[in-house]
Amino acid sequence: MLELLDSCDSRRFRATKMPINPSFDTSSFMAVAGVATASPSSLIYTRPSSRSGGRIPGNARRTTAVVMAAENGGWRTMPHVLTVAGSDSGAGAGIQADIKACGALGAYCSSVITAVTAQNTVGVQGVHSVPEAFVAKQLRSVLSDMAVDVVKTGMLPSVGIIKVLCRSLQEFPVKALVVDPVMVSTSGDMLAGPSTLSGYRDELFVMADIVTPNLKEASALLGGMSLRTVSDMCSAAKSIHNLGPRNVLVKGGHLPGSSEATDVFFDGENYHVLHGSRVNTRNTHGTGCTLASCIAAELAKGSPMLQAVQRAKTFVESALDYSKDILIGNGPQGPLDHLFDLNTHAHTAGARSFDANDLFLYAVTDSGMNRKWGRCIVDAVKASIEGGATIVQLREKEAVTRDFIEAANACLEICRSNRVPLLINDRVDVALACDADGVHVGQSDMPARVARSILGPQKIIGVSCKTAAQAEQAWADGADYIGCGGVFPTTTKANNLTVGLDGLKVVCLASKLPVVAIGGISAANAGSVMEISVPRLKGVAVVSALFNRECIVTEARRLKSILMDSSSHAKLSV
Ligand SMILES: Nc1ncnc2c1ncn2[C@@H]1O[C@H](COP(=O)(O)OP(=O)(O)OP(=O)(O)O)[C@@H](O)[C@H]1O
Ligand SMILES: Cc1ncc(CO)c(N)n1
Ligand SMILES: [Mg+2]
Repeated sequence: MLELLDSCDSRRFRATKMPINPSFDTSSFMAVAGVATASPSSLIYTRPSSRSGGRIPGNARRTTAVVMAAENGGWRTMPHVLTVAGSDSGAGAGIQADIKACGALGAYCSSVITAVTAQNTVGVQGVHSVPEAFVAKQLRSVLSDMAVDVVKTGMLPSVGIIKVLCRSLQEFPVKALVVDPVMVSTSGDMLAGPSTLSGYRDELFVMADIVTPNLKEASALLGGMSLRTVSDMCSAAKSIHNLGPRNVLVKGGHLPGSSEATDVFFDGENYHVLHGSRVNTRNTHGTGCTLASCIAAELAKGSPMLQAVQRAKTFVESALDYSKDILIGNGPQGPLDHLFDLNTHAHTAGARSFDANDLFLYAVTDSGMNRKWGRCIVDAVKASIEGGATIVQLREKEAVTRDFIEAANACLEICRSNRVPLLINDRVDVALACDADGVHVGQSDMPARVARSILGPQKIIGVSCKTAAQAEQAWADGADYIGCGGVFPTTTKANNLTVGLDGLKVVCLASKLPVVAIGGISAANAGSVMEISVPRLKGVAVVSALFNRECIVTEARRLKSILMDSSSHAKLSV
């Protein structure tokens, strides 16, 4: 196997590039590896070379695993990014950021370390380069054994290391190369010697599918050209494109006086100005590494380049937004939490079924009202769904436990057949007993964190909140949404403080979770609620406006059409 790979030496990297995301072909892999594919039981390995000391070399061992998996009825590859970068001891940037970012986007990330930095939120206190020969050794270990889809580079401290990488890529071609030409940390410390400029310009860029300089790096690559406007960024992207990479992304995170975070993408023909909202935070350390790693992960998953860049930018913006108030370290530049989604929403592993749009018309039952109109709870729930309710909560304050479970089981049947989630108010035990879709808890009920640990990651948890602090706590506790109110005075709930539309808006703007408005909402005022037009507000919850009316179906339809009118009006006027 080693001899076979050695014979690839003369192949030009570009010429051997494969289209993005071809499915990994076992038969051709096994044929290349010298394995008979017709019958797994008649395996013939390429004779181990003398250099492997008579042991089965890594690729042959991998082939054994492939064949064993094939015999067991199938195997699974993962999108694989190899990051070739420096270690950041503070873990906000460098190798650590790359591994977390790729993991967050569902890609496997192997790592070749080029340098070890002593670094924190204050700055870089020291840099220790890894010897070139040992970088080469790490590259060979990974690339000769694993099917790497995309290589992403970060800190390459010397021109010697750049040359080593180029040679490895010629020997072991990959589907795409993402080059983040890291030169200076945001704290102003040098991470690469000036001679690396020529290494990038003359050797690595021609192999790159995309290079992602920030403003300072773009300027240094172009001999100190001043970059102050988006139009300067476009010129810089074109000049860097002339150095050989297929695509260029000039990052504008540091564009002076900008209220946006604008990047410029150039594919050799068209410019795309990528607008993003600037998040007001100190925690921007490692945004560049994260962006490039996300691009690499998306490419490894099979996205086309522009889509990979856009998804990466969205990820960075969301991570910055979720991490804006995290306090790690005492310096001016903190790290972001790449795993924000995992920490609260575990959506990469075992996706939860919650869709925030389900909060649009949220029906909350009331046994007193059903009694008054002579209806059983099942009929009331059925009618609300027929009229268009998108989620149902059973709020049975007086029911004995056994009756509550029985009613919940019956309602669940209707909800499931209509794909409408059913939540239980307060009673985690009842939710568990009937396997409801989740619970809604108030501030004096079981804490959401405890409910989450009992119900597990898949169930929906909502929390009633009146303040920004309570909304923050609900998010930290792993809730899925918050209910905010009472928006208007209500008789359904005694001693309930009214927060008004202003209070609702404050909570919505502070909340990281989707919000449903509740309290005194009816056909007469639902429009005014949706028209406050804040992105987190996803719908209204109603009790009397549905269940204290003669015809639930008619009322639900009326509410739904009001909500649709007012939310499309609100969207248009944003
Ligand atoms: N405050 C912010 N809000 C939103 N997006 C931002 C912010 N700061 C940077 N970005 C975005 O993050 C990405 C990385 O850009 P930036 O210019 O910060 O890279 P960098 O200087 O290489 O980062 P690093 O500090 O990791 O070296 C870009 O898409 C940029 O627009
Ligand atoms: C190790 C390392 N790589 C990259 C950067 C750029 O943010 C950094 N600060 N540290
Ligand atoms: Mg950078």
